[in-house]
Amino acid sequence: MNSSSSPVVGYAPNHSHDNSMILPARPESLAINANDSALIVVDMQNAYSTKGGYLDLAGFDISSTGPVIESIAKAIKAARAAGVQVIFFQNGWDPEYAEAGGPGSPNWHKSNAMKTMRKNPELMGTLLAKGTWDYDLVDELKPQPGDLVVPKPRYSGFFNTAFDSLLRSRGIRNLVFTGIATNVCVESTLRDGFFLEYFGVVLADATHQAGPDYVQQASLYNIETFFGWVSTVDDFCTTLATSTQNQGATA
Ligand SMILES: NC(=O)N/C=C\C(=O)O
Repeated sequence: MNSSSSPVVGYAPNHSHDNSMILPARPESLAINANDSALIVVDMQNAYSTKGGYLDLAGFDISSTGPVIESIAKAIKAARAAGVQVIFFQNGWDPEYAEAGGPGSPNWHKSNAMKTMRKNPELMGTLLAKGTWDYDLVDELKPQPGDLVVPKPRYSGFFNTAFDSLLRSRGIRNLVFTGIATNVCVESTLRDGFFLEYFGVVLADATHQAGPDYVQQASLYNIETFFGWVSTVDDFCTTLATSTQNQGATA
């Protein structure tokens, strides 16, 4: 990402200058610190990226999620090495789907997982239900000690979860997003974060949309233009690695 002429913004770009790193991003680069940032891994469950999972069964194209998983693994490795908090979201409900809401909930009507199961009753209890393969995080992206896992019952990770408290108690102000789907849970969570004064940046090549390619572009446009910033996995990894080296050199 070319950021040479781009200005720098951030939670406090001048406040903690000594340790701050500059993450190249559009439309501006972001000043971040390892200890006020978190890498957010949104819903990297079999449901969203594996053949035979919910999105696949509901008719969404998940054939190009493999490279996204690899990119997320790279970002996670760089974050852990730099001491950036890694937070996994896991989307879904209890096996009886009480948490999905009944007919009185818009979620019950709009959730394509619920719709798919209503259409195919033999699938009932298998999609996005806690304890199932579909709900599990993919094998390639498993949490390690020190990472946080936040279950969530709706598209936004801020809704009915401990996410905001976990962030605020750790002084985290910058949210670096990866995961699936860019246009649904990633964007919903980034938008809610915006309203709560979090700086949200998406690593575009570590995300994938639910729907046609143009919704990925639309979502990234929305984020870059209205709600946050857009960067890449390479820029994130290089920024963290350079900062870690510099700190080693001055220690
Ligand atoms: N993780 C997501 O973005 N989910 C999108 C759709 C759904 O959960 O039905």
